Amino acid sequence: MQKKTLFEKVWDAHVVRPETPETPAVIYIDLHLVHEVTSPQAFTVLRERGLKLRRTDRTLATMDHSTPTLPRGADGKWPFVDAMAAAQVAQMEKNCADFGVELHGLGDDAQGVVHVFGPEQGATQPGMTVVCGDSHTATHGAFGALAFGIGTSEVGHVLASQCLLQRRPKTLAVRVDGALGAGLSAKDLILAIIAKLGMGGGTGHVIEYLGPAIRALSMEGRMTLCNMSIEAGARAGMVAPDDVTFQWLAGRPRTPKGAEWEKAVAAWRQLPSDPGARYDREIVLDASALEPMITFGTNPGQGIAVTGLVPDPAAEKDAQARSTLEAALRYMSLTPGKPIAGQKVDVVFIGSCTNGRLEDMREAAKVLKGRRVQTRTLVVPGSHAVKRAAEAEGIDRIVRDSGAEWREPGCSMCIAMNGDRLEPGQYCVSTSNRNFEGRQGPGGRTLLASPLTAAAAAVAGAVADPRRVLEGR
Ligand SMILES: CC(C)[C@H](C(=O)O)[C@@H](O)C(=O)O
Ligand code: SF4
Repeated sequence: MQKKTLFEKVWDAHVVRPETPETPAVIYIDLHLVHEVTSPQAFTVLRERGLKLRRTDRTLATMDHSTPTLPRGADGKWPFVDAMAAAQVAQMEKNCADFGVELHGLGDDAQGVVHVFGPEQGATQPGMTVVCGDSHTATHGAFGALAFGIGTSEVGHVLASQCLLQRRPKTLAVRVDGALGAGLSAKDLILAIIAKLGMGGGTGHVIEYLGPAIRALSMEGRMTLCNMSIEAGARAGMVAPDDVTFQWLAGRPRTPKGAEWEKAVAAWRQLPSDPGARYDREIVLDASALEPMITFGTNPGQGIAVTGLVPDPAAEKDAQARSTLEAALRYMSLTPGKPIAGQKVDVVFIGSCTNGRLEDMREAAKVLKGRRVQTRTLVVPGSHAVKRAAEAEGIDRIVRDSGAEWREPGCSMCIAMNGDRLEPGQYCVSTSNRNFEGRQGPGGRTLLASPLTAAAAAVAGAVADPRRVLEGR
């Protein structure tokens, strides 16, 4: 029998019509997640063409990008940043009501960043195809699902037909041996992987993460890892499901129950790649050799160890790479050859679909406990479920006692669409996934890092090695 990878098993099970040289494959979609930014035009097209939503039971919506992270006012009104944000949210409510989509919007106790929300509802399950009009849909691959970000016109296709046109991607195995050291997490690992692959290194591929360092990760860690696959240019990222996955999913609102659950788990156990299955490409890393990572530049591939030096363009032989690096350092106003540690920081943001889960809140609290922040610090849980669980552990108190802000769930300062944003020139250590120019507000400068490293920067007022901060050195 042909040996198959995890990707091939999921892909093959969902092909409605195979691709030809002229036409992409038609793929069946098991779960379509919807948010307020990329869906309005798609619903408009449905209305214009008199189309119905094909499968309301496979469509699930929330709101996250334009939602305020400050609580509802005493007058019952939400503190939207502007009329456009308010209109987007109102439109989403109308679209979901008109087309029969289950919406967990503002004020709903399940609302959250779509990639935090989907998994915690148990909507994302192993072996599924998952899409959303959002590039970080890759997150759901942590469950052994094949999860693609799609564009708005494709959102319309899926709403109307529950199918998607796709060319079959290639496969890239990223094997991580060894074990992560103390003070390191999945975020450090993925920043190191992207630094190695480069921003376009995964283009056209679906990455499967494997090896002992991946098996050792929690589901939260696996989601962080898969989330940023797109930042290496990959179509998707996947981790084969195992007992960690099944335990995390058991009992969630949308997972099967009783005998159905047993049946589902038995099927999911067949998903991991067959021994000896072939990938189009393969790279290997040693987790034991890694240090906490931070980005210094304006793309997520420009990462270095927090103990390292800002790279010198003069050392770069390739002219194109040299000018990219020069432009990044100019925007970031960083000096080549200087240690990144000690760089002054104005704002710290802990949250997003990369690092806005309970484990991330716990990591941040580890550093903030009993310390005072020296910068403006926003801690934004990824969903109401995360917020409630963190508050049950007293994390909100630790955050507030440190002088940091404990906010309502949403994308917040990851993308600065809701009013949470940097001032021009400010430096922000952020646990999000993108550091493009102006991403967190025009002129803002983003340094991507883990929750531990971000919290360490908050208490030090500068880029700092979290291991030293935790040890009090
Ligand atoms: C707004 C949305 C389309 C966008 C995405 O696709 O990822 C956003 O979530 C982001 O992180 O940049
Ligand atoms: S948290 Fe950031 S990366 Fe994630 S969906 Fe929102 S804007 Fe995109």
